[in-house]
Amino acid sequence: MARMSDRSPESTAPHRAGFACFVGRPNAGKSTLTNALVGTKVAITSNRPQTTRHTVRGIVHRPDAQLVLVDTPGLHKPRTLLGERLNDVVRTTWAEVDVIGFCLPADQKLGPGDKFIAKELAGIKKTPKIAIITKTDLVESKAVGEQLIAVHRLAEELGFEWAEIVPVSAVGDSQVQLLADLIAPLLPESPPLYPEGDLTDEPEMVMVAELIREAALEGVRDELPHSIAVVVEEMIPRENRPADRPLLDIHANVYIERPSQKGIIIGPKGSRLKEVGMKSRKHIEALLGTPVFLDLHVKVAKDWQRDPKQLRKLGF
Ligand SMILES: Nc1nc2c(ncn2[C@@H]2O[C@H](COP(=O)(O)OP(=O)(O)OP(=O)(O)O)[C@@H](O)[C@H]2O)c(=O)[nH]1
Repeated sequence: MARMSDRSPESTAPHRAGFACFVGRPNAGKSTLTNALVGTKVAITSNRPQTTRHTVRGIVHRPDAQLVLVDTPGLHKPRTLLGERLNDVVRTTWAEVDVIGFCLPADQKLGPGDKFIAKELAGIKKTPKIAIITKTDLVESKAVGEQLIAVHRLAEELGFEWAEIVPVSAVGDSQVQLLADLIAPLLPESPPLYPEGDLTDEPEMVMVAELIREAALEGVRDELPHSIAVVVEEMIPRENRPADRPLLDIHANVYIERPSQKGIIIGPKGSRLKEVGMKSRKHIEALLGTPVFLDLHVKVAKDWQRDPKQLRKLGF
């Protein structure tokens, strides 16, 4: 009733702002959904699991709300120190956000991985949880319906309720906007947390490193699944350039775990590394909006995934 006397819901509704994160098993479509919501490429996607190593935030600016998306790596059975650290990052993130979106691909039956995550979610009582059925473009609507029921039951069995269940397709741009509409009212009343125009608060160097890593993994994922780390050592504007022709020098190291992997990355006569450089340079230039000179070096950091000192150095 109160609403009836309002001049318009838009003008009187309080502004809301807060954090949301998408969780789900590897390859569930979290990064792609983040990109679709934010409208620009900020998180790194791949068709291989566990590419999202760093917490990347995309920011959705709306007149009524500001939604800060925290993209976390998938929770998985830890086999290495890196795996354990990643799981800790995920849990800490979950406890801090205002809304959790649980991504479940429409084209796959619920499995032990989903149940494992759902059980963890059940333990986080206060935070509203939205179930997001992703990749709906891959299946018929009947299968989406069946997945909706299965997902509803999953929460029921674990003694909690979803704040919403929403089917989306990030690739087909279906219901992505609706998802933002459903998340917005769940955020606390607050002025915007970030200035308009900000898409991410991830340091540029980290994003540049991710773009290089993505290019370096292209085509060799089977041989080097999780063995590549990239560190940007420096980014400095080239001196004595005319004002209308700036150039940014970027020096980065590509770390691998064993000397035997060097050849795979570098390729015959350095051809592959050259290609990695060219590809990632294009993306970096698009991201930073300036011409770039990219200097890549391949280094061996022995067993970096298992060594706490190396992990710290590589930013984990
Ligand atoms: N057809 C279709 N494919 C999708 C959709 N969303 C994501 N994908 C594909 O699914 C794969 C995994 O998507 P990501 O967004 O990288 O998944 P993720 O959950 O972030 O994966 P991790 O980083 O491994 O945790 C990629 O090949 C995407 O192109 C969608 O809506 N429709």
